Amino acid sequence: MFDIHILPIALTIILVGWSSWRFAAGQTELLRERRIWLQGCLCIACGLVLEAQPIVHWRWLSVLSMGLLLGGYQQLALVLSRLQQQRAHYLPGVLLLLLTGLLNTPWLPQAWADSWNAAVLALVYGRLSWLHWQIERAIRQGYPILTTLYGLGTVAFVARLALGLPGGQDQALLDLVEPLLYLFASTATIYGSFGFLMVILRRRTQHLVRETLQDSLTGALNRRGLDETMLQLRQSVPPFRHVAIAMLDVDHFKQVNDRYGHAAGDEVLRQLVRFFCQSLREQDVFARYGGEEFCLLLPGASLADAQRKLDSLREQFAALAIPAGEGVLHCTFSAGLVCWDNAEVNPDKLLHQADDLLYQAKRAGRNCIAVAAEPNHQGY
Ligand SMILES: Nc1nc2c(ncn2[C@@H]2O[C@H](COP(=O)(O)OP(=O)(O)OP(=O)(O)O)[C@@H](O)[C@H]2O)c(=O)[nH]1
Repeated sequence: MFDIHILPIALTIILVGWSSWRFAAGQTELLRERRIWLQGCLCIACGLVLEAQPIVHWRWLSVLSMGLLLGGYQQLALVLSRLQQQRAHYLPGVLLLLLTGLLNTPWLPQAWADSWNAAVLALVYGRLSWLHWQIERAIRQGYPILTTLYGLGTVAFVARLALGLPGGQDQALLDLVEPLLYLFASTATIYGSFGFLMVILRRRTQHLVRETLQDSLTGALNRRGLDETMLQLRQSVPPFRHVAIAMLDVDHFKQVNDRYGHAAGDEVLRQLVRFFCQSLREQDVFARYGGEEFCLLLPGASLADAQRKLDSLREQFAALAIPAGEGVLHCTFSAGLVCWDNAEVNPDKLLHQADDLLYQAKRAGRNCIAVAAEPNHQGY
């Protein structure tokens, strides 16, 4: 009897492969991957249908269906490893395909073919589970669903292999494992065919987020990104006891533009951002507030800590040689520093206060930091 349930599974896999192929059309760097993914999905779908067909009970057809299934899964694994910039090794895959073809031929016992097929599918599922674990970890997905599904599939194939081995043939257990194997394998295969689509959507979202929240010249957060970060900081659990906030401005920046040209001015801004990003902790935030003005957030830092840190950065930046045309130039910055240590205070008020202090620093001769008289208790 032909297992009719295989048809919607095969059709879904083909449709998902085709949708992924269409979705990736705009991403020129993924053109090869999208073709391989579609081929993989088509191979798996055809392999599944051939495996379930009742018309010809011909062992050579099993060779073909196992070859298609294995080839398809290997193509998906190839795309997943390429997406992680891993080197692809073709030889083990080709060897596995040849051995599978050989062991499924009518000249060898069916039991050998069954055991080998279970072993090789356990291996392929294990590899897919591992690759998905790396991807799901890299994109910080909440729960690693695909890793789990392919992992369960691996366990089911290993159980099938153990039960098929001489001495392990227990029909009652086999009857229990077979439906589980069908469940995990088909769910993992259907859901796994979405893997590439998810990566494409993720990339698009990241691109859009970058466009919306990042400054295109320096790569720092822009004003909107800063606002969102401020909001997240206010809502962080547990709340930070202090957050130091500094407004920074490059000194005599107009002169830099006038003397060395606008391109050199741009380079100064890029170097300033690179310098801060390299010197700060992971939780610190450096954002371009507008023009040559920047905002620094140091979560957890008291006013005294932040002043020490910022003073040291100010000295180091003043010593930094920035390329300008044939030579180099040196720049300095001034800053106004406040501390938010009360969750009720309005952030705009603090930024204004830091801005006022920045202009005090400018009036005081530049290349210095003006610090709020005492920790801010007006609430943030
Ligand atoms: N190259 C470059 N220049 C910019 C950019 N944004 C703003 N500027 C320039 O930054 C300069 C800011 O000049 P001012 O506001 O007079 O400040 P300043 O010369 O730095 O003087 P002080 O801040 O008082 O030390 C202006 O000439 C702007 O054109 C940018 O993205 N790239």
